[in-house]
Amino acid sequence: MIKKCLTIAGSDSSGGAGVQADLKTFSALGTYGMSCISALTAQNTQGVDKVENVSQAMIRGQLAAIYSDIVPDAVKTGMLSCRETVETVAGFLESHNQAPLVVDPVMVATTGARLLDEEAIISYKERLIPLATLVTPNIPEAEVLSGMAIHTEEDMKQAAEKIMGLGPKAVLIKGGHKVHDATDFLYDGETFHVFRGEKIDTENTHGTGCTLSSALAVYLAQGYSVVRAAALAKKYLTGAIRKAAVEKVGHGHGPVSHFWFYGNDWGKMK
Ligand SMILES: Nc1ncnc2c1ncn2[C@@H]1O[C@H](COP(=O)(O)OP(=O)(O)O)[C@@H](O)[C@H]1O
Ligand SMILES: Cc1ncc(COP(=O)(O)OP(=O)(O)O)c(N)n1
Repeated sequence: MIKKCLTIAGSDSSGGAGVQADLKTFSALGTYGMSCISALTAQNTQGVDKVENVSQAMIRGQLAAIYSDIVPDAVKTGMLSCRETVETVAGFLESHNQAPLVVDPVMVATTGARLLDEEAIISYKERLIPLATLVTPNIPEAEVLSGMAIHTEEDMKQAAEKIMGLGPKAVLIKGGHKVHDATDFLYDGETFHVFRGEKIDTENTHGTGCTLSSALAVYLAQGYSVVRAAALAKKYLTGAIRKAAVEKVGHGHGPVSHFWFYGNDWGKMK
């Protein structure tokens, strides 16, 4: 039976990040995608112009409508925008969700715009991250969550240990903000798993974090372990960045391209 994945995230009007990137990833990887939209953004590849939060009643309404009919096999959260929304989503998932949960603690867009209020961080730490199967901060987000500066791979590991203290089952610190490579570190409380990645020379990286966390949700829905899901999701994302490097959309940070995967031999990805 087809696997069903849910994204709880913000809308990106230009289609490169947020709910739009998540649904493209779910489809490209052969799952049925559903969405609960937490905020609207007016943005493009050059920046974010406006953000409008969706009401808490509407967020609860979307989640209730989904769960009363279609039970997700995996869930991911992306931009949640404000403290109330983090609390609403955590409260709903606590009582309704039994599927693997990927928490991408989106705080700031590549273009520099804030996508999360400062006061929401405490709710992430106390309410949402403890529910996560996997939390996927980039380096600046890992610095906020761990309370330490990250300069080296050793720092990434130490920060992962501190974030594990918040209660998730595993932490993946993404290395896309490093200058020389794009190596990610996964810590499951026992072992550090290193996913080495070459840094592809392109400015077209809009939606990398969203795409990675959605691909992780897909592979967890399909029953892979967190470690295997991380390896497969990175492979999918790397293909999407490579394709974006030669297929620019927009005038700024172009979106990653999901088309690279269509027509690929599914079996070869595993
Ligand atoms: N230029 C790049 N080349 C290859 N991989 C990249 C590049 N930029 C980001 N990545 C990868 O994309 C994923 C998202 O990383 P990152 O950019 O750190 O997160 P975010 O999009 O949340 O800021 C990670 O797996 C990272 O290693
Ligand atoms: C609506 C919305 N959600 C998330 C982001 C950030 O996307 P992400 O993939 O984490 O990173 P960049 O695209 O900023 O590299 C967004 N811009 N909009």
